[in-house]
Amino acid sequence: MKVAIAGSGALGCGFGYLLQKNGNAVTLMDYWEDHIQSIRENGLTISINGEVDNAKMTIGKPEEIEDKFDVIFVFTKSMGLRSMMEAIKHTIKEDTQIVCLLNGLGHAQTLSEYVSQKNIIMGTTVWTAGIDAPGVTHFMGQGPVELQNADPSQEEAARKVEALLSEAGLNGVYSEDVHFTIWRKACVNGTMNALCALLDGTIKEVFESSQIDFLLNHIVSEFAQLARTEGVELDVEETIVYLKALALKVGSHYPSMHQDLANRRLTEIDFLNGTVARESEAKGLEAPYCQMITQLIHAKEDVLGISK
Ligand SMILES: NC(=O)C1=CN([C@@H]2O[C@H](COP(=O)(O)OP(=O)(O)OC[C@H]3O[C@@H](n4cnc5c(N)ncnc54)[C@H](OP(=O)(O)O)[C@@H]3O)[C@@H](O)[C@H]2O)C=CC1
Ligand SMILES: CC(C)(CO)C(=O)C(=O)O
Repeated sequence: MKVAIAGSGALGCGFGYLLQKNGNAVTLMDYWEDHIQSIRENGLTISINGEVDNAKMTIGKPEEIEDKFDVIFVFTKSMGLRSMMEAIKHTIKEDTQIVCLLNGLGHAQTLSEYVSQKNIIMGTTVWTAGIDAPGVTHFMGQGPVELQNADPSQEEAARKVEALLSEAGLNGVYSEDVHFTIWRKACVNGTMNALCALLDGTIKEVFESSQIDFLLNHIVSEFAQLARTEGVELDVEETIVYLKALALKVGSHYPSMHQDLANRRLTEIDFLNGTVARESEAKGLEAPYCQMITQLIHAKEDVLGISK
């Protein structure tokens, strides 16, 4: 299959490498000059669960790519999704499937401004990844990648992507309710990412804090309250059990939001706790913990001198 990765940072490189290793024709697209140059000159150096490999990979800025693709995985940060969709328009065919596994809320709406619903596959992943240097990345865990077609009539397309991922070792799983899947993952990031970024700890360190139950309970309750207004039922206790089980699996990881601050880059907070604070207020609901967390993360961005 002809596959493109639109946004080839930590997660994009991991997916691209494994899909290419399994025989797919993969093109990485990105704008980061040093990263592109390093991969062109030295190949991608990647550690997958501790096993290091080096692979030649095709990479370029979207404008330089002339091919059209069967499947495009978008792996930008949330705030880069719209501009990336603009930039890759010419690489999309009538039946290209756009797969979105970004953290955060609201991405299906953004994608629907660019492609028809029948070509959108939404999902989440709990693979963990990071960039060690331009052209050098690591990728850890077992996944899964949970996904579902946005248009109910397109299950076959999503099943094909599920198989594409599983055959490459990426552990694809068809979700029967991707809205629930996305909201539950938003709870993961609304707790793990925001708290690890603010407290400067790994997931394990933060989840062992004496304050964790109080924090999880308040944050997840605010996500669940807003999710209900969109027809998604998140049981707070069950979600916390899920978060704690996940924290045991990915404990040594510094979440992507922590990595963003460490790399002096803007975070995705406005698409997570920020969305909950904003939309709750618009609906007359209270979400003081998400509001405060969003402001603290923005204050941290200011302290670090990260400009919008
Ligand atoms: N990392 C993880 O473990 C996980 C991440 N996610 C989600 O996946 C999506 C992609 O995340 P992730 O792969 O971590 O993102 P990265 O930050 O690794 O890469 C995203 C983009 O940021 C730019 N970039 C990153 N680092 C630099 C740098 N040092 N200098 C210049 N540009 C840089 C590049 O884009 P550009 O073309 O703009 O230069 C790159 O394509 C996000 O929504 C994230 O929340 C989900 C699960 C786990
Ligand atoms: C769940 C977690 C923490 C790792 O998959 C993540 O989504 C991130 O680092 O952003």
